[in-house]
Amino acid sequence: MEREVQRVRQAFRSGRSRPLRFRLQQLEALRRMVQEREKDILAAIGADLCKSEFNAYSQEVITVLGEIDLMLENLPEWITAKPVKKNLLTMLDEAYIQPEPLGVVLIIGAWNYPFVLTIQPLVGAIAAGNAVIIKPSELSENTAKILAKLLPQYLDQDLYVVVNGGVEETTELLKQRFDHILYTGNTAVGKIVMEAAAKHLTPVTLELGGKSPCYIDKDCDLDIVCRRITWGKYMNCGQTCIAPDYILCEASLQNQIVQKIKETVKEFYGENIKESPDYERIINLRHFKRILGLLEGQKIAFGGETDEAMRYIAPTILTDVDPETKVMQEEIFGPVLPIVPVKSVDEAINFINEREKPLALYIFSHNNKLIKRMIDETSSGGVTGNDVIMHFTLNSLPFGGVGSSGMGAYHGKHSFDTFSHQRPCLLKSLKREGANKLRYPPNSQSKVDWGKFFLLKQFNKGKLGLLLLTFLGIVAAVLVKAGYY
Ligand SMILES: NC(=O)C1=CN([C@@H]2O[C@H](COP(=O)(O)OP(=O)(O)OC[C@H]3O[C@@H](n4cnc5c(N)ncnc54)[C@H](O)[C@@H]3O)[C@@H](O)[C@H]2O)C=CC1
Ligand SMILES: CCCCCCCCCC(=O)O
Repeated sequence: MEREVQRVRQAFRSGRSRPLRFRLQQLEALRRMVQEREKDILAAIGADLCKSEFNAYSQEVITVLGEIDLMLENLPEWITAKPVKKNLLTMLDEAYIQPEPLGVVLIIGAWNYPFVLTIQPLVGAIAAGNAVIIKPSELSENTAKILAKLLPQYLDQDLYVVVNGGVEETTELLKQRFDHILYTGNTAVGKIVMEAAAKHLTPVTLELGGKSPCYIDKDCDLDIVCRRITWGKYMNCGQTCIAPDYILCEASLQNQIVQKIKETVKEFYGENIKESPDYERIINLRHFKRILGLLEGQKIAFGGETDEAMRYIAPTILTDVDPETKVMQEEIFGPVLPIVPVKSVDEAINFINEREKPLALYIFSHNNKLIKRMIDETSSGGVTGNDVIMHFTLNSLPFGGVGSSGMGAYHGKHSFDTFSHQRPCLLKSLKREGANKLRYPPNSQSKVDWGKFFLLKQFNKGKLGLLLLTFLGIVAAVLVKAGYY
């Protein structure tokens, strides 16, 4: 592993990942890979999660293609140095921020959307000029294999390297020194990643999970609310990190919600859900059994059917759920939707605030003020009002968690920033040494007064002050230029 990382670092040191032209070429090659090998990619995702081609394309491939297009369009502008405001001491100098690549980035992907969660960060890392080691999840083994096969056929083979394997390989990888690690997965492993990164002072972006609450206000149009929730909860068989994990609403709404979700499930997946090409399966037996364990002792208001041989769990709703039970203690990551009754919006806000900060928060209400109030009085990685999941799809919004749901963010320009160092540059002239007397010893009251004037803008009060400051600035600049001071 050490040699592998060394090889990638050598390639980074060659400098070839840095020029704009090279980055654009690699991104175009990646786009070509997705387009030319679309069938293979969709088949791999399908084999891992029993997902239809349509779903694999719309849930994963579209996002990747959109991200590449966004980079290709904006990269020339993003990589240029951005001049910054100057003060009186630096007014004749050049001051700007120059984004620079971090170096060798490690991307550790998760299995639930095995293509997009691995390739979308890769797009950002390439755009920012880095070399990358990609570690797909071993649980989605078909996608892991196809990535290891295809990426070297399209991308620079020394700069962008896929390492496949399980916990042992990831543990070995994490011993190596990286310049940034982006990890997607569960919170427990997130802590392992951060601990390993700390040994090298490597910065991390942790895309973790959590229990994302979904509050439904009374007087909502429940037909629409339940349609949107059904889509986001049962998509990918509930194995979505930003799926609504549970519902908070007044007890009186429960039966209607169950009824309407039941109708929508029938509309979406037909009478025989098992036969629906749009309904996926649980990734493996361990997760299947874990989810079944969450149902113990619960009141199943809808669903609950399972088939171990197929790792099938039907869309399920639990009502009157006690917050102290297991299903409310851990992220569900499956097609089980508990409803926890609350008496008021205040109680819902308290409920959310008493728990770990979630990755997403969903609020359904006609009342925009209530939505804004909930946003103000809670915290979560992201929010969608009157819908679910959709904030993920808007790449102008940073995607990431807060608190135990993660740290840092990516998507679009935010990915570029995550994988770049914003390097502050101040370019001075070797002339005008007179002005520097101000900061050289011996110090004096008059130097301090001039320092206050130059740096604290003490005269910058109101229009008159501004005028005076401008005037004095011009005088100072002339004096400096003439070498009088
Ligand atoms: N915030 C986000 O964007 C997302 C978060 N998630 C979260 O991920 C979780 C599900 O994924 P997991 O089952 O964790 O995926 P996983 O089991 O595929 O693990 C993720 C990665 O961690 C590595 N890994 C696993 N155990 C390790 C260990 N002991 N030491 C070092 N590396 C290890 C794996 O090789 C894999 O590449 C959920 O909590 C979900 O909410 C999932 C998708 C997106
Ligand atoms: C148009 C819908 C696209 C939905 C894609 C959702 C991917 C979420 C990945 C995750 O965070 O687990």
